[in-house]
Amino acid sequence: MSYDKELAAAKKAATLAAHLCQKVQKALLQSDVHSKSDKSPVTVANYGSQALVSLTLERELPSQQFSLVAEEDSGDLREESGQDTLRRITDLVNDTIANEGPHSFSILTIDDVLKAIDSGKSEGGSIGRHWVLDPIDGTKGFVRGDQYAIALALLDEGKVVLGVLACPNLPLATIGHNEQHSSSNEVGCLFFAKVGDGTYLQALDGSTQTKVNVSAVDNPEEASFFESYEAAHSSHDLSSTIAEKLGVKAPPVRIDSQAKYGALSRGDGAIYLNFPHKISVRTLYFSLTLLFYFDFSMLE
Ligand SMILES: Nc1ncnc2c1ncn2[C@@H]1O[C@H](COP(=O)(O)OS(=O)(=O)O)[C@@H](OP(=O)(O)O)[C@H]1O
Ligand SMILES: [Mg+2]
Repeated sequence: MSYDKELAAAKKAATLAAHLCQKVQKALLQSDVHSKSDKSPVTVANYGSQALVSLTLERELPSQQFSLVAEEDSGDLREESGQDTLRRITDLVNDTIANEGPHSFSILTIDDVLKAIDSGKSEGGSIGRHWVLDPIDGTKGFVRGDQYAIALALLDEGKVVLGVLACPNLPLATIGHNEQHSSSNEVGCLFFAKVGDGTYLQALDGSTQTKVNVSAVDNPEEASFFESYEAAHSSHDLSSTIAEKLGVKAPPVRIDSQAKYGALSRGDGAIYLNFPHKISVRTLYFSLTLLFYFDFSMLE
């Protein structure tokens, strides 16, 4: 099974969702202090991102049975109090599609958008194919104007067969302490991986793809290490103690969201330290996800 069509559809879907999120984040950062404390932009971007991914996948893969496991459902938007937000989301989805050139959809109604969001209600499972989406990972980074990601994967018979990670604010040039300053300050990365095929990076604006590899550094003294930006998500004290014991000399590179995994998959850093304050099923699951990312970058 090649999954080429599925990968192309996933890249298109994540790119459109990233463009929608960029618009919302730009408006949020230009707004005044009062509006910055308002949580609705991230809500709008989450729903809008999910709607666009769902619509794009269904449209690009019409002959396939569609199952999407995603974070949001339209319950709150169907309430009286959700009507304004729903209109904002519908406008944003339509604007984003209209800007993407000649192959655009016809104008979507509020009902089309609600239906697209609710397509994400699948339960998934180990039989058949299921798309899995986090429409915005790293909401804290998104609100702060920093890193966030749109994370989309396809499972086939219970196995992850492809993954796409859009990181709208991640520099195209490498980040990390050992890097020289780059002349390019362009941001917006699209990482993608298909089982058996390694991991690739391309600019969100669609430039040529390059194959990426994890860092070859094996001496901790020369390694750069990554950790969460938020100390509440991972203990900075513990990672600093461990980094010191390992002999790591560079200070930590702190960034939000799974954008870290993109940066690590292209070798920007050699180590990722993550020490949640409480171990839960969720954190255990994250560690398994991490194994998946690195397996992909190491597969030929
Ligand atoms: N599926 C999966 N795999 C691996 N890692 C994942 C996954 N989903 C969420 N995360 C990471 O969990 C951290 C907390 O995410 P949250 O969504 O709860 O928080 S927040 O919205 O960013 O505030 C946040 O990481 P940090 O930013 O490093 O704290 C997310 O990137
Ligand atoms: Mg999310």
